[in-house]
Amino acid sequence: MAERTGIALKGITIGTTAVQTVAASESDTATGTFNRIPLHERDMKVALIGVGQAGGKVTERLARFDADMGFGAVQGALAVNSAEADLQSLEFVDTQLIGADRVNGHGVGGDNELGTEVMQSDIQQVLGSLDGRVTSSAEAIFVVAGLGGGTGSGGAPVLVHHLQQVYDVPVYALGILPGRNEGALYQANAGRSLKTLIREADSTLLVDNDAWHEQGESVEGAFETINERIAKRVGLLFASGEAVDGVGESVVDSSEVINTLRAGGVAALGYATEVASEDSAENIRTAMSVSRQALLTGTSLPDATTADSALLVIAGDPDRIPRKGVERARRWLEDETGSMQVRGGDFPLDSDRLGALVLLGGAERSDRVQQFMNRAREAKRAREEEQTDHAAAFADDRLEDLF
Ligand SMILES: Nc1nc2c(ncn2[C@@H]2O[C@H](COP(=O)(O)OP(=O)(O)OP(=O)(O)O)[C@@H](O)[C@H]2O)c(=O)[nH]1
Repeated sequence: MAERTGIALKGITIGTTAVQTVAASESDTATGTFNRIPLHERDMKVALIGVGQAGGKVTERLARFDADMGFGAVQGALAVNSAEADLQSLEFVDTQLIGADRVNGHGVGGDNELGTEVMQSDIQQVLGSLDGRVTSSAEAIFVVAGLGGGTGSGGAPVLVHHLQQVYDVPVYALGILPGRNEGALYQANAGRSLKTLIREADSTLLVDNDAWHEQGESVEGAFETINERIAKRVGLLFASGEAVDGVGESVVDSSEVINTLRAGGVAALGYATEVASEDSAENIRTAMSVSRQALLTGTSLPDATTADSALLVIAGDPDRIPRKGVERARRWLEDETGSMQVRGGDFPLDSDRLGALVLLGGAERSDRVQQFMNRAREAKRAREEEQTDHAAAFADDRLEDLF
């Protein structure tokens, strides 16, 4: 049974040490000398910007995870919000208040048009706060937001739009979709925000709030669990090139993540781990089973399997990773996604488990995204029916862009 709660990769708590050990023993055999090979060469250096409450909390979690693990992939992290109290509760990231002249630090109360306006008015301050954070070493920028509220939902697409004008590196969104019980305003906001984000961002990685929590948890408890899971999974993806030359040609690097996301549209991320045998030959089925579970049950966007591109990262002790099993899992992923562009690579870690991270690019044709868009359209229609002229509301079943 795969372990999907927590990372449970034993060596993960000693991330850099584990990689150093592997590097030392490899070069020992190769050259007879002890060569310490520089770390953090192939991981993905990123700048993170959280917008709104959920955006700020998830950004903080991600930055903390990356620091605790010693990965060093996160080059800088900023939280932007129109609600001052939300910013004050963050300890690990820099903060920038927006819209103070309009909402006096009290948030936009779920009004995503107002969220768009306040980001637009204060965009120069936000871009100014990024100076020095998006350093020459950042290979990508991630704008993180809950798409159901006001500030994140309305502000994130504007910010992505402006970042695209200023920076050459890809600008991705990490968007959190409201769970199906979250109410019509959240659904309608998220539909509009998503539509605009997909157009503006190089790729939009979606996490459905219904995907990564336990049954029966309170909403607050569920957010904690979901945020922790996002941090670990996305944090591992950033770091997954963190390996060293000499470990093997099969080691994944950041260009593979970027190439997978080049498909644009919607992206999804899945993850699962299982205990593995010390003998790689016995782990062929394990490699298949963690890969299957990462895509089918451990994913950020349930039921999303059709994709333009995919990346399969197998994490674990290099001695336990079965080449044959990895190849088989990669072919399975090709069949399952219908994509001819399935990349693969290892993420060497000192662990008694094997883990699979599956990144999908161009997954917007998946049923889940279509279902969500239908839900958002219905929510929009229901709200309009309540508020305005019925006939006019029925005539329009499309979601408008935010700007
Ligand atoms: N996963 C997760 N989702 C959250 C969290 N907090 C809020 N959300 C979701 O995000 C959406 C609301 O967005 P918020 O970030 O709270 O709102 P905001 O962008 O700050 O906007 P305003 O409060 O309207 O100014 C809803 O769909 C919530 O379910 C969180 O900590 N984790």
